[in-house]
Amino acid sequence: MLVFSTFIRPKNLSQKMMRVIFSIYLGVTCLITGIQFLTEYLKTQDSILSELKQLEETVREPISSSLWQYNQNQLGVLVAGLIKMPIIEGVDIFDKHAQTMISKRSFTPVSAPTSIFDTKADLSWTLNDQQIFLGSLVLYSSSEVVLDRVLFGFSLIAITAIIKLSVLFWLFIWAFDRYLARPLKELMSQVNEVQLNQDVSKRIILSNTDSNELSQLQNHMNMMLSAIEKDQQQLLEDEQAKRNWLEMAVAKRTEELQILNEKLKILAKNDSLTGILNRGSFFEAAEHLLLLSQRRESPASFILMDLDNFKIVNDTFGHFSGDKVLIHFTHTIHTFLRESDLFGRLGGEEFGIFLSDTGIDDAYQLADKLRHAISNSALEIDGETITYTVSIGIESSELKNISIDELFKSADSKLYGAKDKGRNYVER
Ligand SMILES: Nc1nc2c(ncn2[C@@H]2O[C@H](COP(=O)(O)OP(=O)(O)OP(=O)(O)O)[C@@H](O)[C@H]2O)c(=O)[nH]1
Repeated sequence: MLVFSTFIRPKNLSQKMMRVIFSIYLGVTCLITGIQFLTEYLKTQDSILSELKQLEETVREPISSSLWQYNQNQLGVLVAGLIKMPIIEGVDIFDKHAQTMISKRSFTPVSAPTSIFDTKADLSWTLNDQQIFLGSLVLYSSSEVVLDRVLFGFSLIAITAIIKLSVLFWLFIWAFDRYLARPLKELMSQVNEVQLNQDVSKRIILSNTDSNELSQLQNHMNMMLSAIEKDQQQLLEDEQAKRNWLEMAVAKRTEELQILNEKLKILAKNDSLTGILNRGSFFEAAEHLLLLSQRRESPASFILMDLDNFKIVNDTFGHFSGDKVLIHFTHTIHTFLRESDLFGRLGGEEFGIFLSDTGIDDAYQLADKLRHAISNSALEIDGETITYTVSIGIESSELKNISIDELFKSADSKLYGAKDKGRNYVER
């Protein structure tokens, strides 16, 4: 049933091909069988005609004799015998004037056969070597008689054709399934698998390894998959190369930005001329250190320094030389400071030092050392020797809960005191 429904409604190409080929074969078989049947029919009709002729030959003599002798009984018996013969469907006897003398049929008008054929023979009597024409005898036979004869032969032809057709039908199905439908199904399912998994590294492998169009198709598809895989690989490599380049570019730019950032931070925190902390960052850090010292209950000291008569230095040697003096001053001071000491430029020629864990005495000692070092130093600029001095004011937090601003203000007033005392002086 499944085979027949497949035949009527084919689902795939192989089933369609099977239907076309089978239909052609069925048509050709029917045509050949039809021709065979027609030939057989005509042959049988000829043979019946010749049998009728032989019969005519046989019965002509007794019928002629009966006619000559006007022996109606014998004539009737002869006609009755003839009509009973299987190949005879009718007998007509005409007199010499073509008038019907006897007309017998083995069928009724209702059951008349489709086609009737006949043989005709003259009836005569020989008297004194003279032929005397008595009438004619017509014997009829029909298509039904022929069909009765050919039926057996035709049945054989039909049965043979049906057997051949059935065997070939199943052979077609088997062959198409084995050589086309199954490999195509296998091919389709493997292509589907590749498509579903998006895996072009897979290859199509058919279980039937015969070299044919399907194996060529398999090879072509595998070549196509290899090309796609190569392209994909190339794309991935290109993508990876681009990503690497991008990452490197981003990393380089990030590094540049970090360096720039660091520079900006330094610029924001440090004085551009001397490189030491500027006023803002100095006070920020100093405030923090002061709080830490107070938490530890440890003293901290603020040393405020202002170069003496710096205006004169500028006016005498020029602003550029004044800058050199400021740089020289910071370098000289630096040599006396510890890593933990804060040093910053608070204004034009005003500088501050914040000393953690340092009481007023130690701060004073250091400040005086600084004053002394500056007053004893000299710098050469364009063949000119420049000497300068610094006045210093000191204030210490000791154990008082003092703020950085108060500490600075106090140191500042001490500085004014030092200036008042003639400069190049440390006031505590
Ligand atoms: N070369 C140079 N000079 C500066 C800079 N900042 C401030 N000055 C100068 O420092 C001088 C400070 O002068 P004043 O405030 O009168 O103080 P002074 O001359 O040092 O006198 P006293 O402080 O009273 O001893 C001014 O002439 C400013 O122009 C700087 O960065 N470079």
